[in-house]
Formats: sequence, C-alpha cells, structure tokens
Amino acid sequence: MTVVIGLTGSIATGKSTVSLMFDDYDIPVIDADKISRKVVEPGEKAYDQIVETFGRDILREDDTIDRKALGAIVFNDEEKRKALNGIVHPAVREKMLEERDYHVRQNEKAVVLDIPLLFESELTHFVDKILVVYVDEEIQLKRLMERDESTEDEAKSRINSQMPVSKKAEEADAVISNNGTKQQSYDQLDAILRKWEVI
Ligand SMILES: CC(C)(COP(=O)(O)OP(=O)(O)OC[C@H]1O[C@@H](n2cnc3c(N)ncnc32)[C@H](O)[C@@H]1O)[C@@H](O)C(=O)NCCC(=O)NCCS
Ligand SMILES: Nc1ncnc2c1ncn2[C@@H]1O[C@H](COP(=O)(O)OP(=O)(O)OP(=O)(O)O)[C@@H](O)[C@H]1O
Repeated sequence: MTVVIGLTGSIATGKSTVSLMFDDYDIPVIDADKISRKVVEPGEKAYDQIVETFGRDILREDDTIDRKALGAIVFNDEEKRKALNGIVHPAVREKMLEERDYHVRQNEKAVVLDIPLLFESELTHFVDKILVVYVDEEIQLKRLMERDESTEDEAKSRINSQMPVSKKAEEADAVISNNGTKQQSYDQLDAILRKWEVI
C-alpha cells in the first residue's frame, strides 16, 4: 500500500525546500504550484476563463499571464481570489489525482502531494498523512520578503490570504519546525519518515 503524504504549510514556510529532500529517498513529489502554472498556459481552458474574467490587462506582450499583475489583484481581494481559485483549482485537482493514482498503481512506498492550500481547499481527504512545514511568523515574513523581493505590505497580503501556519500545525500528523537550519529540518523529516515506516 502506498502512503500518500500531504505536504503543506503556509507561504514561504519551506515546503519547496523540504519537498526537494524527498529526492534522497526516491519518493516522488507532485507539486500543485507547478501544475497550477501549466494549466494556465495559453491554449488551456483555464487560460481562456481567466482572460474572460480578469480582462486582457493581466496579459504580457506574448499573451501569457502576467502573474505579478494577477497576484496584485487576487491577493488584495477575496472575491477575486475565489473567482481565480474556482477556475484554476478544479484543473489542478484533476491533474494531481491522475498523477497520484499513477504512483499508487506503481506500488511506490510513498508519494507526496505538495499542496500549499491543502487545508483551505479542503483536500485533506486526498492524503493519508499530513506533514506541515512550520516557521514562526516573523521568520515567514522575513524569508518571503527576501525571496520575492517584495515589500512588507505585499508579503503580508499574501500571508493573510492563507490560514495561519500555527493552526495548520495543530491539525497535522507531523510537523517539521523549519526555524533552524535546512539540515535540522532534514533530520526531522528523516525521523518522521522512519516513524511512518516509508523508508
Ligand atoms: C495569483 C498567481 C497568478 C500568482 O502567481 P505567482 O507566480 O506570483 O505565485 P505562485 O503561483 O508561485 O504561488 C506562490 C504561493 O502563493 C500562495 N498562493 C497562490 N495562490 C493562492 C491562493 N489562491 N490563495 C492563497 N495563497 C495562494 C501559495 O502559497 C503558493 O505557494 C498564482 O498564485 C495563481 O494562479 N494562484 C491561483 C492558483 C492557486 O491557488 N495556486 C496555489 C495552489 S494550487
Ligand atoms: N531552514 C532554512 N533556513 C534558511 N532559509 C530557508 C530555510 N528553509 C527555507 N528557506 C528559504 O526561505 C524561502 C522560502 O522557502 P520555500 O520557497 O521552500 O517556501 P515554500 O513554503 O515552498 O513557499 P511557497 O508557498 O511560496 O511555495 C526560500 O528562499 C528558502 O530558500
């Protein structure tokens, strides 16, 4: 039986950093953010729906979506964010489940679904175990501003678009505290995977 691990956290808490560590165990990772970029490429159904809903002002010269412009709209307006989610999420969900089922058929020991909005989108029933990557709020804000070169207001509007990571940690089967070094997070992951008997 394949163990389906839901990897989540909140923005910039370190999901991508931790997801790379699964490589060392040959555990496949399905990345919802990556899929969400693919399903909005020109020619895809979700692309047409986004242009219809948000207009052509959110397009770049080559007609691809200007993610910064769309982000500036949806991270400051809950209704518009819901509209975008309603377009993008069904397509992401379908693709993710297809990939999950492929790995289950291959009889892999484990497969990871890296889903930032696992709780917010009520997708917890898709996974067997929930692993939350946690950091304290000040560190989250600092890392987000540094990574995205964003202002404090921009970063805070993104953070406030999600459930607080402390709340997610309360509902998890296991929590990695990523306040320390990447090596310390790696050691925690190793211990969790041993406990879950997937390595
Ligand atoms: C608004 C968009 C265009 C901004 O793109 P951008 O390249 O700047 O950010 P990216 O997609 O890399 O997302 C970065 C992080 O933002 C957070 N985030 C993204 N979308 C959302 C959302 N709708 N609600 C809350 N947080 C979100 C996630 O933590 C994600 O990891 C893009 O995030 C998007 O299309 N979002 C809707 C789809 C979605 O929910 N994606 C995330 C999970 S599938
Ligand atoms: N333990 C750590 N020590 C120092 N920096 C870290 C650590 N973990 C992650 N970072 C840095 O913090 C930033 C956020 O991490 P990462 O991109 O992995 O977060 P994320 O949760 O995947 O974010 P998103 O929700 O946007 O996809 C990155 O610049 C990353 O290099």
